[in-house]
Amino acid sequence: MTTIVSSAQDLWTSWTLTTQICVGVAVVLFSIVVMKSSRKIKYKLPPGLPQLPVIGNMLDMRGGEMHEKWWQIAQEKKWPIMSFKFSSKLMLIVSTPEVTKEMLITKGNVFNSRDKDTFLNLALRKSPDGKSETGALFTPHGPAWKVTRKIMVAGQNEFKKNVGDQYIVDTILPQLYSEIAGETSIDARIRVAKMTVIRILLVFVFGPGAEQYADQIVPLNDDLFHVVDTNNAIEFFLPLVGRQMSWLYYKIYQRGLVARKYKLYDSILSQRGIKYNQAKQWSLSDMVQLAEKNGEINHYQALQIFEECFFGGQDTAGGAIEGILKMLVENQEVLVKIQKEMDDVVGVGKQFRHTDADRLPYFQAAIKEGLRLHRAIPVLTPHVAHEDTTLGGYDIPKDTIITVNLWGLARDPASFPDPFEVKPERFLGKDTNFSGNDCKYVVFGVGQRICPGQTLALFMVNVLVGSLAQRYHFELGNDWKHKRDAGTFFKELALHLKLTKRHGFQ
Ligand code: HEM
Repeated sequence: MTTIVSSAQDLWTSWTLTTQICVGVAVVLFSIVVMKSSRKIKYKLPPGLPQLPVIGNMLDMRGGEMHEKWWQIAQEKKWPIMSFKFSSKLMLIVSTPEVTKEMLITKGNVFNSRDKDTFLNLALRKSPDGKSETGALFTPHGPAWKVTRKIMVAGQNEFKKNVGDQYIVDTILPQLYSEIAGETSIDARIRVAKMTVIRILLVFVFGPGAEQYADQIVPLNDDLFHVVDTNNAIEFFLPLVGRQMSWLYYKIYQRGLVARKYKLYDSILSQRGIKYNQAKQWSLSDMVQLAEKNGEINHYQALQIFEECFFGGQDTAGGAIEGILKMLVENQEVLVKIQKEMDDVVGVGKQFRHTDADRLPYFQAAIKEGLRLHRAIPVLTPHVAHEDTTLGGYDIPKDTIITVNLWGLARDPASFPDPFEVKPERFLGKDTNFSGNDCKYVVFGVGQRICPGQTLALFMVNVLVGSLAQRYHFELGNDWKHKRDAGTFFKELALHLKLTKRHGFQ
């Protein structure tokens, strides 16, 4: 009996102990759930389409370019800002000028940072030894970002003043003309958008004569864009293996491509030598080396400034130039009007110079229309807020990734009536500038992160489009077909053109 009672007591004691443990665990779990859900309801996030487990909104992207789908959804639902989930990754997309202005100007001090975690951001902002921040493009807000931007921006005005126009007209353009002289149909992407743009960037970065390295830079850049494209896809579509793959790519990128590019930049520098204060031989590398000597930046930062000029400048400016040439060949009346204006103002057979653009209002309007329709970057490089904030009446948690649909803003009928039609006249007599303070016409971004390459980019677009339009009559090349192609920047098949020299040009 005693045994039975004591076993019963044991049983009771052990049962209560088990119950106590279970109840304890349940209370802890319940508190976690309550804490989590209270954390969730704390934020009133922007609206979005229903999300499926694991894949989020990925099915909503079927059947079109991502920025086109986003624009369609924003228009249908009338959402100035919306949530979108790539698998587990939340992204907010802004689609009106008003909210863009709030984000980039009114709250520009808050939304001025970048996501730290993506492959691209890791690979492009860290020194190969992983110890310091290097560039501007993907670098979060901080001293490294500030100093890099400052040097890049200052460099461009110096370039235009000291080397730009003269050397491009005397050396770079004749090189292009002689290369295409014997060709019946030219590949505008290779000849103009890549090779000529990189030659100009090389002259900007390392000075006159450096254009000879274009053959080496272009394939390295192409490899880099390929790595970036693949990795973006992996990160968005396979989030579970994304981080490991990113790490792998990071190693390949850092050990392979970056090492080769940095080695090339060092070798160009050593061949060129340092020529301070020699206006004719001016190059960005002089400013960069001076900053390094003064201790403002380290050597990795110096190399990364060069890298970002080629990475940030090649396919953006090249894509815009190729797009505008395509607009001209498909809208011959615009091309003819540009040519007439140039003949009248610059003179038949007299080389157009970028300073002439001030006297060519129709040409300027056509360039603006071209950049409206053919920007190479359809959405703003993603920003993050570095503290909890609000936007458009919604809560934005710290570090949430947020972008602006620039492609959509450029096709907003409220800002641009008949947005899909090519009408340079819409810009005539209007003071539409590229800083876009009303955030309706945004090509280079707005506010603190605005593209530091804007001056150089507009210089290249004006000089290359203006010189080709003045000199040649364009037709579509025989082997060019409208067809989609993969790629971060160039989504269409490379443009092929048949160029016939106009009367009066050698
Ligand atoms: C037509 C040509 C170009 C277009 C349309 C363009 C557009 C843009 C845009 C939209 C941004 C993002 C702004 C933001 O995040 O708020 C940007 C950033 C940037 N661009 Fe450009 N860009 C062009 C050419 C260039 C060139 C030629 C260079 C270098 C020489 C360059 C270097 C950069 C850099 C370093 C950033 C990052 C700035 C930062 O995060 O602070 N870009 N660009």
